[in-house]
Amino acid sequence: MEGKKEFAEEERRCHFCQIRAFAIAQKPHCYTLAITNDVDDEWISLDFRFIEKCVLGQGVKESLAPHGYRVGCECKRDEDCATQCLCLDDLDPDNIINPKYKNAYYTAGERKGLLRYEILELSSDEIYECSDLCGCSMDCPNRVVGRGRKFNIEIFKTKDGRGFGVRAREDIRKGQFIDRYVGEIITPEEANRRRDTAKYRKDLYLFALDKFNHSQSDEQRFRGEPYEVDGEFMAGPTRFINHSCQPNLRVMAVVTDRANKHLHELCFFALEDIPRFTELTFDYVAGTSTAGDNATVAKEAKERQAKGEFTQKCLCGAKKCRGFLW
Ligand SMILES: C[S@@+](CC[C@H](N)C(=O)[O-])C[C@H]1O[C@@H](n2cnc3c(N)ncnc32)[C@H](O)[C@@H]1O
Repeated sequence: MEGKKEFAEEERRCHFCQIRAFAIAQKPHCYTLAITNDVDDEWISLDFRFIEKCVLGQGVKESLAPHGYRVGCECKRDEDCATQCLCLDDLDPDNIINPKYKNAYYTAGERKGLLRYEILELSSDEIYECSDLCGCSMDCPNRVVGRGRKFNIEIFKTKDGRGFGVRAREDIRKGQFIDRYVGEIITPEEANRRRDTAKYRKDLYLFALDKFNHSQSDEQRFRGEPYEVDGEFMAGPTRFINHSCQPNLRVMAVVTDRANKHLHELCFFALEDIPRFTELTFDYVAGTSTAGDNATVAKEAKERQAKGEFTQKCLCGAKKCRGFLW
C-alpha cells in the first residue's frame, strides 16, 4: 500500500507520465512531444506540470455560461461550415479582410487547412471555429485548432543562454496551426497578486484573454479587466517558446465556444515556411498583432534601465533585434 502511494506521487510529478497521458497521443495519428538537452544537465523544474487543456482557477469556473446557453451549428454537411455556418455569425462584417470567404482557412487546393494569408498577415480579428457543440464532423473545414497539433514537437535546450526553446521535427508551412497556449486561467485579481509577489517579471508567463475587453463594451463582462492564462507552473509545450524580434509565429484569438468568449483560445500560427528543427519563436511584445514597434520597445527599455529598473537583454540574434526583451 505504502509503495503504491509513493508511486502515485512520483507519477504525478513525472514529466514523462504527464506527456504520455496527452490524449493527442491516443488519436489515430500520434504526434509526440520530446524533451532533449544536448547542452548541460539542466532539467525542467519538477514544480512545472505538463497539461493538455487549460485548468480553470478559483473564481473562473463560476464565470462559465450555463450549459443550455452554449451553441454550436447544426450543419449536416461539413462543407456548409465554410460559408453559412452559425459559428461564423459573430464575425464583424466590417473587419473581415475578405468577405467572400467567411471561414478563416483555405478549404481546397494546395493550401487546404492553412490559415488564409490575408488573415495571417493583416488581420487582428478573432477566428471562429466549430467545436464539439456542433453538428458537423471532426473533418469540418472549420475545425483546424479543434483537430490539434499535427506534427512532432521538441522542447530543447538552447546553446546561447535562453533556457529551453521549442522546435518542430517536421517542416512547417506558412499558415499552419502550431498549437494552443494552455495554462491556468486565473482572475485579474489573482494575476495581479501573482505579479506583485513574483521576484521577477511575471508577465513573461501571463497571457491576457483580452480580445473582447473594452471599457465601452455592450456586454458588462467585457468592460472590466480580462482573465489571464498563467503558463508558469502548468502548461503545454508552447509555454517554452522563446521571444524573437523577427518571429516565425504569431498568436491569434480563436473562439470555439461563443457563449464563453471571455475564455477564448490563444493559438500559434506559422508566419512563414519553417524548415524542420528551426526554433519556433513569437514576439512577446507585439502579442496578437503582427507588427511590433521596435523603436518604442527599445526606447522604453532604455528609459527603465536609466532609472535602474528591471530590463532583460534580448538574445534572439535577429538582424532587427531591439536589444531588450523588456
Ligand atoms: C516564457 S519563458 C520561455 C521558456 C524558457 N526559455 C524556459 O526555459 O523556461 C521566458 C524566458 O525565456 C528566456 N527568453 C526567451 N526569449 C529570450 C530572448 N530572446 N532573449 C533572452 N532570453 C529569452 C528568458 O529567460 C525569459 O524569462
